Amino acid sequence: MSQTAIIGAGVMGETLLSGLIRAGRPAAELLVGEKRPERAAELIDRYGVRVVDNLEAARAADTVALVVKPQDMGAVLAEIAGVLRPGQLLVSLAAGITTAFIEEHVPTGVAVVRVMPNTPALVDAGMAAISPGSHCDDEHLDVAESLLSATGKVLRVPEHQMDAVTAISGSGPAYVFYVVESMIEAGVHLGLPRAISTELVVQTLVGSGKMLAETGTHPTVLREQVTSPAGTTAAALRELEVHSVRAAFLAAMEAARDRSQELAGS
Ligand SMILES: NC(=O)C1=CN([C@@H]2O[C@H](COP(=O)(O)OP(=O)(O)OC[C@H]3O[C@@H](n4cnc5c(N)ncnc54)[C@H](O)[C@@H]3O)[C@@H](O)[C@H]2O)C=CC1
Ligand SMILES: O=C(O)[C@@H]1CCC=N1
Repeated sequence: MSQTAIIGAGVMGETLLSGLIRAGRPAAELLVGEKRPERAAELIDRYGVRVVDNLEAARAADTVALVVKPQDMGAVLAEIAGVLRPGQLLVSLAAGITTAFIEEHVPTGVAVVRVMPNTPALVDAGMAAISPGSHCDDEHLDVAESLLSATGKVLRVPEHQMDAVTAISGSGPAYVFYVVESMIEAGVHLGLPRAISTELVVQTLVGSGKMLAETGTHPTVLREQVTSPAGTTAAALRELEVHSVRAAFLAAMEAARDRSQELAGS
């Protein structure tokens, strides 16, 4: 029986865990390391998984997913390094943390894959990017890919692109939810009941996302199809340009990329 351990079962750890269970992975093949007892109890209750200490999880599993905050990664690696063995696979989902950092803290020959997932994995619509470390063969990369493909799409990218990926798809759902919140509030300002405004915005987002994914048409073309000459959309888009929304997105994502780079040193 091939065991997978998840160390750190907060938002993203639970997303990975629940995805594997939905995909048919027996709970008996999964181990969780989680330091908050009340959170551990919740996961045992919800998924019937075994929650054990990090050392036992790291010792027993062939694949260990590290899903703690970047700032906690050094401590977790120091704790488990002594029981890790060459050939074992560590899959890190932490923003900013490089494969080189992890490799420095574990025995030589332990394979490391860096992953940047996102929360839509909770509804099997995730977008994850993966990059191999230096002791990682194709088989390790396939194992990491199969962990993530249980809950959505997976792309393989060179590690130097990971901070940009983090800024775009890792943090991306938050920007989309922010836009949704802003549009709902605008609808309320325009006099719509909140429930109506919410339904209008959410379905508009779902429909637009579906058009992008299913037609493969460039977003510029899709936007132009909505924009009648001297019409309502043109009036709205002019305001977005006046308020530099495009420049704001660029600055925001540069800030996220820079923060990911800073976290590498945590
Ligand atoms: N939340 C998100 O949308 C995304 C998060 N990530 C990455 O996933 C990682 C986790 O993020 P979240 O789940 O949002 O954080 P979180 O704070 O919800 O979860 C972290 C969990 O790790 C546990 N933990 C901390 N130290 C531990 C230790 N020594 N042993 C065992 N458990 C320990 C905490 O109790 C907590 O439950 C981060 O590195 C983050 O960069 C990556 C992509 C998206
Ligand atoms: O905000 C963060 O640092 C994490 C990484 C990507 C999404 N959430």
